[in-house]
Amino acid sequence: MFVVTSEEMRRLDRLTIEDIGIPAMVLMENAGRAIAQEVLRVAAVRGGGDGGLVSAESDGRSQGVEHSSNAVDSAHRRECWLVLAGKGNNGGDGFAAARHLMEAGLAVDVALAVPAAELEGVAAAQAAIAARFGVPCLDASASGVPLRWERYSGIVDALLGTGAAGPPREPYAALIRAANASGLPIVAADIPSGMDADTGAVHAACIRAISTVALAFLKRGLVQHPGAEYAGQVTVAPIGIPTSLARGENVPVRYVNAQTAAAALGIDPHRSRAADTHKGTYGHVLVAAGSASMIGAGLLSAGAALRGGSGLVSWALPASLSPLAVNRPPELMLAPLAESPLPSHHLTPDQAAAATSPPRSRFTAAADSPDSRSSAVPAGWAAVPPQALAGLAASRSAMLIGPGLGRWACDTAWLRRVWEETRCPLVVDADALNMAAEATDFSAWKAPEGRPTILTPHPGEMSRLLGIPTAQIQQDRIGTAIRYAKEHGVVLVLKGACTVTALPDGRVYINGTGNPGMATGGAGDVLAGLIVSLLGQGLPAGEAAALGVYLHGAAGDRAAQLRPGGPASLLAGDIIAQL
Ligand SMILES: NC(=O)C1=CN([C@@H]2O[C@H](COP(=O)(O)OP(=O)(O)OC[C@H]3O[C@@H](n4cnc5c(N)ncnc54)[C@H](OP(=O)(O)O)[C@@H]3O)[C@@H](O)[C@H]2O)[C@@H](O)CC1
Ligand SMILES: Nc1ncnc2c1ncn2[C@@H]1O[C@H](COP(=O)(O)OP(=O)(O)O)[C@@H](O)[C@H]1O
Ligand SMILES: [K+]
Repeated sequence: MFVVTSEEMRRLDRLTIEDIGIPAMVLMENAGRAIAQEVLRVAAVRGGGDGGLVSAESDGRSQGVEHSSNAVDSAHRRECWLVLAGKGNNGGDGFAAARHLMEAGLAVDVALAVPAAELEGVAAAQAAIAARFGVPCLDASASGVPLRWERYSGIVDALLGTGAAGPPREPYAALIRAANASGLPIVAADIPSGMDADTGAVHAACIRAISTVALAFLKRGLVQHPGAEYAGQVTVAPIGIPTSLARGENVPVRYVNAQTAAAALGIDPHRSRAADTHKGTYGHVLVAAGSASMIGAGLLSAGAALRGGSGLVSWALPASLSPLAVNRPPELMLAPLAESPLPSHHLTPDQAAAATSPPRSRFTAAADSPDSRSSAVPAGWAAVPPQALAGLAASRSAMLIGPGLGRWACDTAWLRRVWEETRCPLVVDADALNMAAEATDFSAWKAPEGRPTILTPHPGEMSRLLGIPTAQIQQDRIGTAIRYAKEHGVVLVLKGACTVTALPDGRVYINGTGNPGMATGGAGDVLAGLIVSLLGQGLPAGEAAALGVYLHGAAGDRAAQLRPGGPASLLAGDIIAQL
């Protein structure tokens, strides 16, 4: 399923109208009908299943603000909806929806945010048709026009769509605030008015809908928070714009959920296996994760890699930590790495010089950790030669580095050596991302030619990588991920609700699975293990990352449903159990 920007939507609209020849009026007619259908669905759910239809004797007309309360009372024993319409084509959709609702037998009023004379083009034509149908139109263009909200059963928000720019002006803002305050269910046309269609950021006045009918395609803002939350339940209504047009125009962003995963990713999400295969068919991955105080991170990552379907999984650990791995799953192999007493000898001369400067990290391992910066005798990861790890990875189908690794002096230079010498596909997560974030010259790190690299930051780690506040990243997650992936030639998985997977070639997958129960320590370690498993099974890096994110969220959803305590009681290990 494609996800478009306002600009892309305008281009697709124009191509459909001008090149294919479907008149704008037809598109708007289809949009209006789809919005009306959603209102009928909402009314049916609220009204106990009769579609909210008024009695056959009713002419479907609302009594308008000017009518007596007695008449109003009788008309409003059943559904009566208010359509808030703006000046543009979103408003035109509203007029078309109002007419379809009246035709279906509901009572309906339109409240227009501009004087009717300001309507233009197809929106004006739809308003004229609605008027001839007898749809009452109230002038709400002057701020403070009293609308009697208590008269209505629900609201259609057709104030602003993809043509909106900046915060809603008056009287739009006042109408939005009053609509929200009314407590009535709101069905939004295309996007909730007040939401940025491209980023999902919301203005101070923004419609809080129970459902949104996205016209033709999802808009980016509908699949990013907070916009996704303001939109409520989103359905996509075909209005005549062909999907092939989006493909032809190379719309780069796709939405991945249970219905769309196979088509969006171009692979079988269930990964059915050919009969004549063996464990060698499914890769041997290396998981470099865990330390004295965070051994669980290694267990979770490696455990997820096993459940992800890898033929073999090896867990790389400093040899001195091997006893901590004694309770690992029996299927998990251990790859102990010898520790050297002279860690700086593992660095190139340049790296050793850089390493003499004090670390800038805010992240120090626990004091009891053998790889703590405060440790006098180098041990743990600090004492593992980076080239030894890279050498071990050479015969593996993919490597994950980072979860629970801890931090130590000169670790950025250590990671650089791993980064530059690891030839197999690489997933970089957690502490390894924080090490990279402290490099002053990260852009100059040279990965071996052609090696796929996947970075899996949560917004905090992304903020460190970019040196900008987390809030700024969250305001435009898709844009941020696209720019980073292109600039650094990596697959970038920006985690969180509606995780964004951006590929270096500009393609993007937005994830539709997962739940807030997954905001629990170790859930990211599970994801990283799952992704490296898929990568090691030979999937292209972008698809391995996006499929991993999708399967991880789906497992989290199943796990949350199974927990008697609900999502809040979810543990990272529960996600592995559902993979
Ligand atoms: N053929 C098609 O294209 C189809 C389009 N479709 C529908 O059209 C929608 C896009 O329509 P659109 O482009 O007319 O823009 P839309 O969002 O209705 O409003 C823009 C108007 O509002 C105004 N305005 C802007 N910012 C504002 C603000 N902050 N605060 C207040 N006012 C503001 C601005 O006016 P002005 O700035 O000139 O006053 C402008 O006139 C799309 O989402 C879909 O629903 C479907 O029917 C399918 C066919
Ligand atoms: N509200 C949410 N909705 C969907 N997924 C979420 C939500 N919160 C967290 N997750 C997912 O859970 C994982 C948490 O990862 P991360 O923050 O790295 O945890 P940790 O570092 O503790 O392992 C990510 O995959 C993230 O996308
Ligand atoms: K709207």
